[in-house]
Amino acid sequence: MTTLTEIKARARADAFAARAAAHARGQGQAAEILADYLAPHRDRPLSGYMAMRTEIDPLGAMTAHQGPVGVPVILGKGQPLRFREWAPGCALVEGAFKALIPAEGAWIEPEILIVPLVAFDARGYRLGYGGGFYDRTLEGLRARRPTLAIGFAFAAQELPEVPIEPTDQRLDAIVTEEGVREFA
Ligand SMILES: Nc1nc2c(c(=O)[nH]1)N(C=O)[C@@H](CNc1ccc(C(=O)N[C@@H](CCC(=O)O)C(=O)O)cc1)CN2
Ligand SMILES: Nc1ncnc2c1ncn2[C@@H]1O[C@H](COP(=O)(O)OP(=O)(O)OP(=O)(O)O)[C@@H](O)[C@H]1O
Repeated sequence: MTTLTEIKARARADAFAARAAAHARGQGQAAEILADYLAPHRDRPLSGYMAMRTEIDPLGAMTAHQGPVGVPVILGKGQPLRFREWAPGCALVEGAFKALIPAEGAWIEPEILIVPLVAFDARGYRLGYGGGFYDRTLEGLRARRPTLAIGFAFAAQELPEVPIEPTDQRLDAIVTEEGVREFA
């Protein structure tokens, strides 16, 4: 039997290879395109991320943001992410799973999230590293108030159909080096 977990693992491995190849070619104007897309939301609390492995790097858009910016912190397996306030050049330490997090700072509650991913599709579904962290987090945030999830990725990370399950939260838009697509 092939389980959904196995199907997701296979799709993840294929997408990792495509992402690594795209990363080696460079991200072009992707961070500037992202900053332009976020500009109308300049006063809202934003979540970015510290790029790891071969992820596309949103630092330019995080630096350009006028309002509060946070980055994700893992508190534990099965728990939603929290977001610690970040500023350009702030001291960083290694958090869970080797992601860098600010050494200190207040918790913020983002209304807009730049969401890292391994693969995405034309419906706005995404595949991450498999922790379910963003799905749990978006479910919680969206239950409280309107929350925008903006996927950020290389165009080469698109799959015809990402395998999905009921807990998967959809993206509102995807930004790549080729431009922006909004999902209905
Ligand atoms: N830049 C960035 N920061 C982020 C995320 C992200 O996707 N990107 N996260 C988004 O959630 C969280 C980190 N999540 C992660 C979850 C798993 C693994 C990881 O290495 N997983 C192993 C398998 C581990 C296991 O089986 O227990 C792997 O993929 O090999 C890394 C990060 C928070 N910070
Ligand atoms: N809101 C939720 N409540 C309970 N379980 C959840 C929730 N969201 C996801 N999960 C579970 O977490 C596991 C991993 O989910 P999934 O494969 O979608 O992670 P991912 O989207 O690749 O990772 P991430 O969101 O961390 O980048 C799955 O078993 C999924 O059922």
